[in-house]
Amino acid sequence: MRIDVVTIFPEYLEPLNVSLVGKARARGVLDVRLHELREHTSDVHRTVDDSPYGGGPGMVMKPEPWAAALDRVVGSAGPQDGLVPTLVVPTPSGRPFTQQLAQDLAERPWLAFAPARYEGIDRRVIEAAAERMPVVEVSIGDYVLAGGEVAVLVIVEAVARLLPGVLGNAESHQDDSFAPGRMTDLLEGPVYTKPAEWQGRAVPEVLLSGNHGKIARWRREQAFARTLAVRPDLVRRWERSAMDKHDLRA
Ligand SMILES: Nc1cc(-c2cccs2)n[nH]1
Repeated sequence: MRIDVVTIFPEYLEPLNVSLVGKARARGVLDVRLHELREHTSDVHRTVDDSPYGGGPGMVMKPEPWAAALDRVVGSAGPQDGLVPTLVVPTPSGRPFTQQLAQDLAERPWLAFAPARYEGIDRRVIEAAAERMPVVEVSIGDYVLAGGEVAVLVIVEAVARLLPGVLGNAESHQDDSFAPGRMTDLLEGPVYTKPAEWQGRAVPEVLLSGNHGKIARWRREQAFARTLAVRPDLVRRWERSAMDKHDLRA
C-alpha cells in the first residue's frame, strides 16, 4: 500500500517512522510519502489559509495550495499504485471511523490523506477532488482536534495493522473487538500473564486449568459482561444480528 500525506506539520507524522508502521515501511509493505503543503504556495509568505467568507472565527485553508499538492500526488502515480488514490479527509463532520471502515481502506492500493487545521479546507477542494478520485471524509470521534494530523496517525495505524505481513502471527487481528465476521461483536474481556499471583491477586483459576472449552466459555462470559457494562448498545446490536442470523425475530 502507498500512503501520501499532505500537511503543514510533517513533524507531527514522525510516529509513522516507528514501531508497527515504521517496520512495515522498512519491509516495503507500506510506502509512506509526506508532502509539505507550503511547497505548493506561490506567495512569499507561503500562505495556506485565509479568513472565512461570511465571517466567523478562525481561518479556512485556501484551495490553490491543496489543489496543487493533490495534483502533484495524483500525478506521481506509479505503475503499482493504481490510477488514483482514495482521498481520506479527517473531519469532525465525517463518517465515523470504525473497524469496518479500516478494513475497507486496508483493501485499497493507495490512500492520500488531507489533514486540515480545524476550521477546514475550502469546500471546493473536496468537490474538485471528488470528480477525479474517491473521497472519504472520516471522523475519529465526537470531539474536536486542532488539526487532522493526529487523526491520520490513528487511521494509518488501524489500517496498517490489517495489511498482510504487518502483524506477526502472534499478534493476529482475527479476534479483535469489532473485527467484522467475528463470532460476537463484543469487547475483549480481561487478560492475564505471569506471574500467577501478583500483589496478592491471583489469576482466575479457569485460565490455569488447561480446559480449553471452559476457558473459551469463561472468556465469552467475561466479554459479554464487560460489553453489557461499558457498551450496552453493542449488546443490543449483537442481539439483533443473532436474532437475524437464526431468524428468531417475532
Ligand atoms: N474526529 C475529529 C477530526 C477532527 C479534525 C480534523 C481536522 C481538523 S480537526 N477533530 N475531531
